[in-house]
Amino acid sequence: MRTEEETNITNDHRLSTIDSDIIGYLKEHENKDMLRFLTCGSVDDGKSTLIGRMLYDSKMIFDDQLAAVKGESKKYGTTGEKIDMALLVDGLQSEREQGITIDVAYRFFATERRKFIIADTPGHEQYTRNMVTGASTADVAIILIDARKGILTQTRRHSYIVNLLGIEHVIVAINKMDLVDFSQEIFNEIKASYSELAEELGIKYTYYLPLSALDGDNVVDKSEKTPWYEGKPLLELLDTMDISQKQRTEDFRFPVQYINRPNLDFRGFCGTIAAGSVKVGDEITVLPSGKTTKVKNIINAGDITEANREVVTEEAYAPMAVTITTEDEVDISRGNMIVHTKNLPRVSNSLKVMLVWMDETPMEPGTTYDIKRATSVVTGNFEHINYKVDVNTYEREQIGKLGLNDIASCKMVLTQPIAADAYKENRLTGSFIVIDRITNNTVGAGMIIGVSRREEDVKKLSAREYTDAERALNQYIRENFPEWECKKC
Ligand SMILES: Nc1nc2c(ncn2[C@@H]2O[C@H](COP(=O)(O)OP(=O)(O)OP(=O)(O)O)[C@@H](O)[C@H]2O)c(=O)[nH]1
Repeated sequence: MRTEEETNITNDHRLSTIDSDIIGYLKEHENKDMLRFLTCGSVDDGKSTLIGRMLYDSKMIFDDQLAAVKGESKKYGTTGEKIDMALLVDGLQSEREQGITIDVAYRFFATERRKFIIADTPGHEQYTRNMVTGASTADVAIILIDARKGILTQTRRHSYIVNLLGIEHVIVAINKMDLVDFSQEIFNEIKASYSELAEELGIKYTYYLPLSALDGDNVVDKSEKTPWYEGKPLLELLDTMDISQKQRTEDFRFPVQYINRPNLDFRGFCGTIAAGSVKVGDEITVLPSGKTTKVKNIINAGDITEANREVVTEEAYAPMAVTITTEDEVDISRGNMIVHTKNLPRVSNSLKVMLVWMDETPMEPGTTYDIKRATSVVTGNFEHINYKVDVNTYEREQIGKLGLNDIASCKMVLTQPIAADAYKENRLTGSFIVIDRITNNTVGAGMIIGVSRREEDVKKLSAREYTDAERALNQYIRENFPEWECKKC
């Protein structure tokens, strides 16, 4: 049973539009742009408190959640009489008992202008893989620093991962300013040391903020306690920062997800445009085969039925989901990449990659794995570990195998060539996951840095001669198991 006092508080936090007009509420949010951010910091820097504060102040807390947290603040909370904002965020029971964050918790909130998805990632070194997971889709990272402690080893580690994962905007949130009397001097010292770190790593844009997540200083409103701070409060900064990345329309990338063949007259290639744009009539090349044709039709997303197969568009761009038909009958299968003929990516089976190992069983060079990149799955192995990076000191080490949470530069060799965009050019087509072929678990994640072998070697690989027995087997599979989409050899 809730007390009257609790009900009064919670009613303030009801989203009145959700109650009265759910369709209106959804419409209102539909057209807002989306910003994904990640919070990282060392143990107890205040990540969960900060996120809880943002959710609370943007009224994204439902009344039952708030009532529960109010009760639990007394039981588990660390904030005395105040509501423990961290309990709004730390959803897992075991986490409450241990008092640490053990998984990536995704949260949603919105302002008038934007929708936000927050990835709350754990700070400990043994959870590097969780942080990598949270960072892989984020546009912005908030790195929390406890004002009393300054930059720690963990700050260096988090900054390295954030930068490795291609996050260009880093907000350095110097938290617990209330515990250092909102000292401008301390703020400036931390800012100066972080600037050196940012320069060392090559982080593109940094923003510095003095905060008290617990009391809400500079979270939503500018704090009177930091008159020397000239920047925006956190929420306003997130609301207004420009995260758009210039996309070159000619870098069209269309990983084919599904071949739609409802009858003999129709053959469409479905997928989500990963980058750039495409027009009807454009000359396209299918990779890795290198076959060329032209775009005949672009059909809008949705189920392709007899009735809507005519709903065509002249041009489509990332991240639209479309079906493309071609002028000629070329062999295109799931996992292929359609690109503009005038702007081809490198195609290779031998790639230089950065690999994050996520499994208890170490990665030993030469072991065969399934490599899933966009819509394609190709077998391959890591032939050689070039070096492991110590994420705390940024030093390089020579090692024979990769353990859990290790990050290393490796040479990856695949059994088939793929169109290889560098991760820094395209996060979607430049990244991959590594799957154990027996357990089917995701055991690693990686980023393509570049092609490590010359193109001639690739041609040799694709022009491999097959024996009669191999050809017969290939034909048998194509005739009897069409659902396997086996290619003709
Ligand atoms: N004085 C003060 N205390 C704070 C502030 N922010 C957080 N705290 C307190 O610091 C402690 C840790 O906060 P959390 O939000 O749980 O920290 P976290 O970074 O999520 O920690 P983990 O979940 O262990 O990774 C709690 O007792 C908070 O109440 C702040 O701005 N000022």
